[in-house]
Amino acid sequence: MSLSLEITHQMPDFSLSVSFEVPPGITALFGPSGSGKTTVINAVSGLLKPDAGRIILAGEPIFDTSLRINLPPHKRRLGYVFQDGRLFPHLSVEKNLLYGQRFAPQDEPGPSLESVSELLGISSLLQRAPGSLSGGEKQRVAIGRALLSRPRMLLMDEPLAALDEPRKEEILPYLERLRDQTVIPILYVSHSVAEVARLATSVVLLDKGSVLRSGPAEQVLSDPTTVRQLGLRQAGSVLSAAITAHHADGLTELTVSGGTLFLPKMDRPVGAKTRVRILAQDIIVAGSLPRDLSALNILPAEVTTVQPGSGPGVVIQMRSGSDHLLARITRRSAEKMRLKPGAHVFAVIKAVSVARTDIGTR
Ligand SMILES: Nc1ncnc2c1ncn2[C@@H]1O[C@H](COP(=O)(O)OP(=O)(O)OP(=O)(O)O)[C@@H](O)[C@H]1O
Repeated sequence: MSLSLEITHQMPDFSLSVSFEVPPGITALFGPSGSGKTTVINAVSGLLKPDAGRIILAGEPIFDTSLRINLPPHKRRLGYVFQDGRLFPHLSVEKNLLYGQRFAPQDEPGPSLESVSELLGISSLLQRAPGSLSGGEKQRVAIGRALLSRPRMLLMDEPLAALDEPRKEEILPYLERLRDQTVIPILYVSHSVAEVARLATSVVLLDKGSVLRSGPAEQVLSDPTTVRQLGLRQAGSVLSAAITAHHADGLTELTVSGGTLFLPKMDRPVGAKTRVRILAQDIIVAGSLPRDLSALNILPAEVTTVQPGSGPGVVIQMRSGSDHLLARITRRSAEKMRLKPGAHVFAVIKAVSVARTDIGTR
């Protein structure tokens, strides 16, 4: 199942013209305030009728100006999760979940209340009142309610924005399970690059009503042309890794396409697939293999792009195996080292610079 969308819409001071795909998994819709994220979500949900275009969900047009199709919101079979769970306060958790099920088409297969509760870790909360739940628990129930309506797609509009950091961290593994265990596409609006790097399978980067870049998360996030939109301090790349060993000194060894990484101990079994986010500011570029260095992680790489910024810095994109890494260094160093595309270098990464929250499943 997937969604494809190609729409244009003119408002008094804003014009939207976007075209992108939402495959199964989590597609993050990312962009600065006013870039058009809500307008896109409203067009998909049917709250806004675009001037022209088409939106195809699981092969069926839910909106098409040339075919004069514009399904009303309740016929689109979408599930929503908003910032503020919007649970019914007078109903128990179980009744909130059953409310979602009431709207499910009976003739189609879908998950059971038990399987959804298990997936989201809310089985022990079923008899509780929403008022007694933490913000993270409320959001998990809201996701469960949306899933039980057997939607063809989930729309999540900044579902973590109202939560504090510990609650966000608590809910991220459940969103990863949701991503990995359901087949429906999820369109996920977020302002947080860290969240996008941890969760997204695909990223659509919006700017002033247009798609600046879209594609697999690893590619979009490690593209130096997206650095300005993502923010210099947040720029970085996401690598797929597999855990190969846990060592007695508290380090976990991982294999990435370009070599081996040692990171602080991870709570996952040997063989598990993970994704690791490495910030551009945490990578040092060396012209030759460094010796007598405290950093444990040294990956051979080839410079692919040198992108100057407006200040004293440049962003270097390097290929390491089949992955791309970004490094932020000074223009002075780049010139001194004569870094240009094709140069063979070594990317040096400090193990402790990779935060626990920057390590996810898959
Ligand atoms: N009903 C409307 N009439 C006129 N302009 C509108 C209307 N709705 C939205 N806009 C304008 O369209 C632009 C995009 O708004 P939108 O809410 O889609 O952005 P956004 O990316 O979701 O922003 P945020 O992150 O702040 O929620 C803004 O300039 C907004 O003022």
